[in-house]
Amino acid sequence: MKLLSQNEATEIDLKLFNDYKFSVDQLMELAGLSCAHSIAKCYSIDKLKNPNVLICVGPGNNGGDGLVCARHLALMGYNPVIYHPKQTDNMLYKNLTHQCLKMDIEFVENAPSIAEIDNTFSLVVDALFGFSFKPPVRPLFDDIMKSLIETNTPIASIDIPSGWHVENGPLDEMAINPDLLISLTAPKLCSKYFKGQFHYLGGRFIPLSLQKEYNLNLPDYLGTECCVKL
Ligand SMILES: NC(=O)C1=CN([C@@H]2O[C@H](COP(=O)(O)OP(=O)(O)OC[C@H]3O[C@@H](n4cnc5c(N)ncnc54)[C@H](O)[C@@H]3O)[C@@H](O)[C@H]2O)[C@@H](O)CC1
Ligand SMILES: [K+]
Repeated sequence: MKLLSQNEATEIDLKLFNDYKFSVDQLMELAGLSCAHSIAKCYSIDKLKNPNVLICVGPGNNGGDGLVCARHLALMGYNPVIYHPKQTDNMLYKNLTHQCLKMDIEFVENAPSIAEIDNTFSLVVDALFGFSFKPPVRPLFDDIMKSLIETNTPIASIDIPSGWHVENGPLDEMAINPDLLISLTAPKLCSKYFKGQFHYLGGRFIPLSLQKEYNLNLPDYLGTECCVKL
């Protein structure tokens, strides 16, 4: 399977929107849904110590995937709690946030400490940064990044382990080490450094012509599944 560079990921993204005329919220819904399904397959709710899942939401579309994922996890019986430090006036994010609030999903204001994460949550969803991330991490995210680096709670990263270089992977030993990576569309180059237990592919929305144009060579999704184990 092809591993995408940062430029290729951006190009495919732009083609989906400009040439194929998909809207952001259409693809985000499918991306976030496939993340929730991947999580449910790896961390079945009856095997967790509790259903509490911390969702760390960043300022871009990776964060949007996290908000959608939270909503679907709630529908599956998990108890998502959202930390979203940089909220904007963008209508898409306002609506995604509103949907979560109307579903009684809790938002926390401060970055949970390592102890808070380990005592309260069974899983952390890392939806901070995706394929547009350019290091180094800005100060607003220092506290949560530090907690994610040091926590013992398993982390499920959406698309890119946050803080990793999209192509070169973890930048030093102070990098997060997710247990599950859900690559969206196609895995990025950094996924070859992933050492966790589970690697899934989600975002089953790439038209065949675009798959061929970029030689994506994607694995077969089984039947109606929206994610596939790699
Ligand atoms: N075409 C696709 O493949 C799709 C991609 N989606 C998601 O969209 C993501 C890409 O979204 P975006 O391009 O909006 O970007 P990201 O979500 O990767 O991040 C960009 C945001 O992070 C900020 N940022 C960048 N570097 C930073 C740093 N060092 N410190 C702090 N903040 C930083 C930027 O200012 C921007 O607000 C993908 O990884 C994936 O999760 C899905 O929503 C739907 C479809
Ligand atoms: K991420």
